[in-house]
Amino acid sequence: MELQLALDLVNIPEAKQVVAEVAEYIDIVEIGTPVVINEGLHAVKAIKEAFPQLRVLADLKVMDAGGYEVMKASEAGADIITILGVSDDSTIKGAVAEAAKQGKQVMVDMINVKNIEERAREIDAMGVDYICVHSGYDHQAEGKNSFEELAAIKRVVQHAKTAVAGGIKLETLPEVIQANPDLVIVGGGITGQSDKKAAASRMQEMIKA
Ligand SMILES: O=C(CO)[C@H](O)[C@H](O)COP(=O)(O)O
Repeated sequence: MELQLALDLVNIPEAKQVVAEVAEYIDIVEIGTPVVINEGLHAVKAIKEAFPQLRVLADLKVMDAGGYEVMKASEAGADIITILGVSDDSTIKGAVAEAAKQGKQVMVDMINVKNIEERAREIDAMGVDYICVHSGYDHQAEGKNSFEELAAIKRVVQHAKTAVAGGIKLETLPEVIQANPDLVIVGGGITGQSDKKAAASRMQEMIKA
């Protein structure tokens, strides 16, 4: 099981500062959608250059033109790029083909997918690298999480790695670990703590135990 740090509410200098604090405890650093919107793919490039030992995920949440978007993010240094599960099959297949060409990986974000088991089965067959269940900020505000969805995709996914994101904190981490995803994605559960290093270290300890 691996740990991904999601950076959403920072600019590039702040992102570098947070990653420097917790780099030894994380496997992947995510440049979150708000950061890409505010800073562009320069943020991906800056973090990859500063921390070449970490895999960098560009959370583009691509909905169209999968091949083109994967190509641009790859050029910026992203190792993994996110595509939405609700997008057309051709978008996901285009992303997978371009990622293979570039030696990169595709994560499909299942945010707002209704028929989660059926869609996860279809997407798994398209050769994606990760399938991620995700309660976004708006769902989190309604008190939702994706823990049941994680169990649902675990039942049907045979090839891709499974991931879970959305409001995971130290207190809820044991429940997540019990469901045994390949990747746990944490944003505010680390970045919102006054001692980020201690939070990341404790989470890594629990995940690797
Ligand atoms: O993609 C995102 C929001 O759309 C976030 O990166 C993801 O939800 C993880 O952050 P947090 O742990 O703070 O929910």
